[in-house]
Amino acid sequence: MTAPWDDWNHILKIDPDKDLPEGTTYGDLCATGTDAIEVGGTMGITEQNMEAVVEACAEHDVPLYQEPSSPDVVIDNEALEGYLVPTVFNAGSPFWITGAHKEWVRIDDGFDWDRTATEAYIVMNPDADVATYTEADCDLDADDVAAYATVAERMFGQEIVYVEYSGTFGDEEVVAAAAEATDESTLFYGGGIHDYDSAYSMAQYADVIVVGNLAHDDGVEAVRETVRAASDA
Ligand SMILES: CC(C)=CCC/C(C)=C/CC/C(C)=C/CC/C(C)=C/COP(=O)(O)OP(=O)(O)O
Ligand SMILES: O=P(O)(O)OC[C@@H](O)CO
Ligand SMILES: [Mg+2]
Repeated sequence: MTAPWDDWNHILKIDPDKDLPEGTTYGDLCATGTDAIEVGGTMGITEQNMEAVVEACAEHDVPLYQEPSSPDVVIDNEALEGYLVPTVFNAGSPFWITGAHKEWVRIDDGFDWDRTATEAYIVMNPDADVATYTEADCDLDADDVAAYATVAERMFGQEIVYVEYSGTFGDEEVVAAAAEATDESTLFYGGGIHDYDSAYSMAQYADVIVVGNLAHDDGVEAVRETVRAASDA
């Protein structure tokens, strides 16, 4: 069975809690050539700011996914292709591995399973909000990350393994080890991609690179360069 992300090289992640640079519109970001847009972030996420970004991207021709950080911000919007739901394999509390998911399933009776997939996160930057929030154990070497990736793929059947360095550029050796360890799963890498070269180097290992802060800090042209690097790699 094939999934849409099998064909992706690049995701643009838009944080609904962050502004865009002066003169940049959501439409401009949708037209960067990225393969998909994920709307999500850790802090300051509400149904309202989620809806606003999804509406602003809705009329543009790029697949849109919500990446909810908790069950209470999941929105039901026809413009969404689907939901990419994180589960944090190295979280300090089971709440972020299966607990929040259990709550979501308990309170929501209208599940659209065909549009819902999980992302098996391995959170690696201890200074990122997501690491604090999930009390992640980021003290992992390349072998640990490779082993988590194997567990995600082989034991938990995860379609997506996500090496997450949100806010900082990661260790290439770690990402290479995760790539080596995954066979069936699609490997996402995100964190600190800020230009052509940083995008190109991680795209050598990861199937899909995820670009976040750059859109909010530098805007469209910078994002375009990373799209170009992802397809060149
Ligand atoms: C069950 C449902 C619907 C939700 C639970 C989902 C889980 C487990 C969330 C925990 C992980 C999380 C908060 C993921 C959100 C996406 C993410 C990793 C954003 C990273 O961005 P930041 O950590 O905000 O980056 P900066 O610190 O660089 O802003
Ligand atoms: O914001 P950056 O550092 O690009 O990280 C991208 C993404 O992996 C965040 O979840
Ligand atoms: Mg964020």
